[in-house]
Amino acid sequence: MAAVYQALHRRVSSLACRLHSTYVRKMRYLNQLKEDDSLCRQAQTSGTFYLFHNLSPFLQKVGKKYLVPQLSAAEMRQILGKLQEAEQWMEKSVLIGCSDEHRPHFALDLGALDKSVIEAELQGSFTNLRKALFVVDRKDSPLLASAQSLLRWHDSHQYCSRTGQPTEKNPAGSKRVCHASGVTYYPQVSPVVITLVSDGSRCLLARQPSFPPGMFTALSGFCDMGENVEEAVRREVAEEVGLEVQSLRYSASQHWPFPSSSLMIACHALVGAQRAEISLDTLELEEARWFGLEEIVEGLKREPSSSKQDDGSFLPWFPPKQAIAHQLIREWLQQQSAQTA
Ligand SMILES: NC(=O)C1=CN([C@@H]2O[C@H](COP(=O)(O)OP(=O)(O)OC[C@H]3O[C@@H](n4cnc5c(N)ncnc54)[C@H](O)[C@@H]3O)[C@@H](O)[C@H]2O)C=CC1
Ligand SMILES: [Mg+2]
Repeated sequence: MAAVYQALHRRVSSLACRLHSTYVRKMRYLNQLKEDDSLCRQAQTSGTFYLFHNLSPFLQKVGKKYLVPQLSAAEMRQILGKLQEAEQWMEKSVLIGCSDEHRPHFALDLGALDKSVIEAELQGSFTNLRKALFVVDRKDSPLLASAQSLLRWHDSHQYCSRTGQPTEKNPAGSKRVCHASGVTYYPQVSPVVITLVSDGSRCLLARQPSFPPGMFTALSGFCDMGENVEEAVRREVAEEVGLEVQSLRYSASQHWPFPSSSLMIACHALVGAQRAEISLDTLELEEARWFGLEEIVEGLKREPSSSKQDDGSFLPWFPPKQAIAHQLIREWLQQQSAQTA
């Protein structure tokens, strides 16, 4: 009876699935791969693999373009066979997405193997992620960023923090389990607020000593435990520049792989024009100042390489379009231009 019921259930589910959009079917399939270990193991044999070496993604330069190659399981077997790597490589891979046709994509870090041999064999190079994100096609950047974050999390959660025993990852890499304590660990994401403060006619940008010379960006900070987004924005602005936020508006969010895995929550905030005097937190910031419309327009046009002046000082420039800070600055500019038009 149970077998008949299960067969019926499968039939109804598959009929319902056919009625769903490509997107819904894809999301449901990915979720199934995370929950069903044998389905995921089977999917690995028909999947494609993105390679990393000590968290640097593998890229191929073709002409002026940087491509992110995907290898089939058969190609992986061939390469790793040459390097005398045992079959365990498949178990180390993590699920990072799938095509509309349900071909799953996995990421795998080959940090234990000789980098130069793989690079020569596959004719490409393992490239630092900060560089890779800015040279690959725009559609590939989020995939590389999330793949690196997931690989990094697995690498740093090999042991249970309660028992000290090794943890085991599920085939999809969506969790790790300590069999001694029964604790399940899930990949960790840190929420970070990023706020573009305005006083109505100017916006506030700041720099930390570790930034490249001349780069200014919006204020950012990790959310404290127990805080909501509004409280985190108000606290960070108060802490870093000594101002009180009057009102704030959510703009957008972005996954950011640095320093590990953050969810950047971007907001616009308004402070009173009469109470706009900056009091800098010099422990974190080197400089913070108000920028007018013209300065923002000029700064957005400026390349880091053209920011150095003859006297050795640097003119301000802003983060590139891949960073959500860039989007906040552009939105502010649009709003300001519309107001002054
Ligand atoms: N995508 C973008 O446009 C931008 C991204 N960011 C990112 O935002 C992040 C946070 O900004 P910050 O001003 O540095 O934060 P912050 O103002 O909270 O200061 C950083 C300090 O917070 C502490 N901290 C608390 N929780 C932490 C956690 N989970 N991980 C690491 N440190 C933690 C540490 O002491 C650290 O030194 C940066 O790491 C940066 O990568 C920053 C600006 C632009
Ligand atoms: Mg900060």
